[in-house]
Amino acid sequence: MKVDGKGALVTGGAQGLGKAFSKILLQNGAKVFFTDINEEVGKTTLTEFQQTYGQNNVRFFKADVTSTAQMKESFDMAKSWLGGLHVVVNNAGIGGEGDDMWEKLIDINLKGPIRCSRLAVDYMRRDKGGEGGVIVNIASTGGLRPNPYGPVYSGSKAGLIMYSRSIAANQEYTSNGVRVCTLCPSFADTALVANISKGTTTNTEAALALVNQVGIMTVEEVADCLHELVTDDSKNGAVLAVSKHQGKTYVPF
Ligand SMILES: NC(=O)C1=CN([C@@H]2O[C@H](COP(=O)(O)OP(=O)(O)OC[C@H]3O[C@@H](n4cnc5c(N)ncnc54)[C@H](O)[C@@H]3O)[C@@H](O)[C@H]2O)C=CC1
Ligand SMILES: CCCCC/C=C\C=C\C(=O)C/C=C\C/C=C\CCCC(=O)O
Repeated sequence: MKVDGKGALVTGGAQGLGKAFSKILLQNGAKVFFTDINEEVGKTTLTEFQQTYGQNNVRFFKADVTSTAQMKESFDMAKSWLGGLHVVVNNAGIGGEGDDMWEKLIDINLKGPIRCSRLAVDYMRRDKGGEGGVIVNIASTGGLRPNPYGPVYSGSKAGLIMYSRSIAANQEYTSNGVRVCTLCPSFADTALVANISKGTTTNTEAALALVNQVGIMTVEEVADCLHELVTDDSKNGAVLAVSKHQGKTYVPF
């Protein structure tokens, strides 16, 4: 799918990878509706994007991916403002393994994209008035390899990979023009990785050593992979892993 003239919704688009995903879609001519729970940063990013890509090509709405009501409102607004919904990027996610965080992490990282994928299918499938489209779920290489320093994080991403592959195999969806892909980045230069030094894993020193060993990508390198999955219509059910040390690999099954 060429993204020029298409409508895209990106969750967690205020900063980090979500901002880079929104940016690459805008650069290629899409209209972007991004959501985030962080209103302050979301508004700053909106202003920056409007100055570069035009006042009427981008919109921000404060919404929490753990709320069905807020996300339904987001999808309603996005579809009507964009004039059609063709790309959904389920990006919002967090780290945090402590007693106070692990259940919230599952709510955001696993239940959030499942909630939004279900909405996306409903809004995009042709038999329900949509025009077809692509969902890209943002998982992680942590969902493909064991990770002793973030077991709940990795579990959430492994669950997301298999959920995404499973809905990609649903013929009712494919026959109505909806494809689903999963992007699995390794470490990229965002607040999520910076926060490891603040104790978001089970072992700060060991986690930082792993980051050092694997290397850190720029957000632009990861955004190029997102663009590839969105634009290549032959890819349904694809799981694309990318890291600084190993480059880009489509996971074979
Ligand atoms: N940075 C990295 O090394 C990697 C990140 N990822 C994934 O990429 C995604 C984006 O992460 P980063 O950009 O690195 O992190 P980040 O912390 O820079 O950005 C995450 C964004 O999600 C938003 N967010 C958090 N909870 C939310 C909620 N309940 N509802 C709506 N928005 C919410 C935050 O406000 C923030 O703007 C996450 O799913 C993460 O797991 C995957 C692999 C590598
Ligand atoms: C070390 C746990 C960190 C948890 C949260 C912070 C950052 C998240 C980054 C990622 O999602 C991706 C990076 C790696 C996950 C951990 C291990 C996987 C193996 C490393 C690799 O070869 O990519």
